[in-house]
Amino acid sequence: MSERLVELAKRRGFFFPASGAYGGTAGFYVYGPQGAALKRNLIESWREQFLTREGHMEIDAPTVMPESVFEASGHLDTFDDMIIECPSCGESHRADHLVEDETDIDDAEGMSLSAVEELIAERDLHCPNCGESLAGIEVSAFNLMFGTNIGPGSASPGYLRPETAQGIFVEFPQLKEYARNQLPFGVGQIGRAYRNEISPRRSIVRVRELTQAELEHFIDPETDEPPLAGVADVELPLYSAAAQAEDGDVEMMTVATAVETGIVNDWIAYYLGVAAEWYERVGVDMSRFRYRQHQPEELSHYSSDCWDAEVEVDGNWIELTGFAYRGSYDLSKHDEYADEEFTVFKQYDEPITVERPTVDPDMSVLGPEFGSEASDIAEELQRLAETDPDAFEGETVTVTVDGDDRTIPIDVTGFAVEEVTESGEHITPHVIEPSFGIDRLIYTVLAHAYREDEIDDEPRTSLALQPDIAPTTVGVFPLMTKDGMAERAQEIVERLRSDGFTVNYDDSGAIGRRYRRQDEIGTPYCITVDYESLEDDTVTVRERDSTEQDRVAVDELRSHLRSRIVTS
Ligand SMILES: Nc1ncnc2c1ncn2[C@@H]1O[C@H](COP(=O)(O)OP(=O)(O)OP(=O)(O)O)[C@@H](O)[C@H]1O
Repeated sequence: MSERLVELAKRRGFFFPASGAYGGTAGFYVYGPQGAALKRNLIESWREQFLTREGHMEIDAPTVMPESVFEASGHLDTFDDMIIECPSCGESHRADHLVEDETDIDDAEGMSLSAVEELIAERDLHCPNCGESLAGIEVSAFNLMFGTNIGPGSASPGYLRPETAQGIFVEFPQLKEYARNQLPFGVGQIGRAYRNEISPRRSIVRVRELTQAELEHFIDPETDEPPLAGVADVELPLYSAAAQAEDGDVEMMTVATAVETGIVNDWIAYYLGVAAEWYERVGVDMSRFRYRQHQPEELSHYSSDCWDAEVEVDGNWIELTGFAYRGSYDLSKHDEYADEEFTVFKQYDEPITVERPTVDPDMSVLGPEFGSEASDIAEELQRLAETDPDAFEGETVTVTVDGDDRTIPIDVTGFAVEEVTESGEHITPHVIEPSFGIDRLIYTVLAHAYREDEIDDEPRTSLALQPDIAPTTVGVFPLMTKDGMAERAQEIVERLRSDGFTVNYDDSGAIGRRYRRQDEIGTPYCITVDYESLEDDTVTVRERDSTEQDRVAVDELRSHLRSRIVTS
């Protein structure tokens, strides 16, 4: 089906490879008029569901960021895929995908480079392009970020962001001000991200320039709880890590049960519930949908729970969204690398009195053996006294100055205990991240809506898209262009457009052909103006999937269509 879908997508203006006039560049696609409208509708629906209804903020940050950001985030060191290059034809392949495609191993991504290299040799896997054996060929790490220089020269390296999330984390010190320093709060961002994929494939499923919609929900893990009541009864198709390990099946479970049994983190479960309802509403076939938990070896070291929304298309499971509990990892890293504070001040209900070690700022107490370092050591000791008072409980205390550990006997530090009143503490929020890929969602919605059937003994192809997601909502046709029918149809077009409908006017070819054209772009309703319309001001309204026709007064078209199109 996917070839026919890709052919239809190109012919009808959903999507097609970019820069075709210059031979094309793999991994870059253009959304044509229908695709751009479909994408806009899906994004709008996401924004409404995950930001507006949840009361979260939205930002729009740059797509180019300096190297320091990606040093802190870890992308520079670890945002790698495994690459193997064919010595004969020179084609590069993603080594883990090669193993997954050619063996019964489902997840090679979590394996080490050497393990994948060994497997390729052991199973004598061949180049999918030219057939040459890849046994003994090195598998190495390839960083997926697109690099650039900011300004002339090479003094300021930068990167195209590989995900929208960093734009949110980096701006946390400012964003927390907008949230008045109160947890929990969420910030979303919808926009382009760039990944120099080794082998882009399956049209818009794996591209090098993609669109993501990401939400970072910042919480206090000790006190904040998700609003589970609203989604408690939502059924989740869960494919747990345990079920995967035992060759088990997907298990249907409500959000409430999933939380009770502890199979899913409660915050993740909340978003799995919200997303399951939303996916169904935008047209994902939920009988071909599951939530797959990451296996322990797949989890990033900082992530305690992670589930992917996956859909089946043409017998393959595709990852649509990642839902991750990221702990305090991202903010802690930026706190460590950047100059600002990535913490939130948490006010206690009542101020508390605590004993705090303090360090005499008079350097002389450190003694002459500490020489010119004395003031740096005293400063570090004071900082430690504020952040980790327990460090002063032994006979010595260790601080790091200029990269060297200095062990100082407590009795020379001028150490004293003071009683202080504290009204709160600085905490690093934890993060729950639902990360949606919009391109894969577009592909899925189209693939799950794709139908081939017969109407009046003629084959027809249609897209059973949800009415409020379809790029065009109404097609308007005059039966013939004569006797005032075209003019009447044009009047109806104008009226519907001013009512906010996306309308396509078509007066060329037989009516049956015009219906087929609209069916192929998923237009849910078509209106025909005929001779009767000129007499009694009624038109036929034909529904796409059933092809049933109603006779409706022109004055009632707006309410007739609205009641059928607005599903949420
Ligand atoms: N190259 C790509 N093309 C299209 N969409 C993508 C691509 N990479 C990621 N996405 C989308 O962004 C979402 C979040 O990104 P994430 O980093 O979790 O993906 P990922 O686990 O790296 O994906 P994969 O394992 O398929 O490469 C994915 O669920 C997917 O929908």
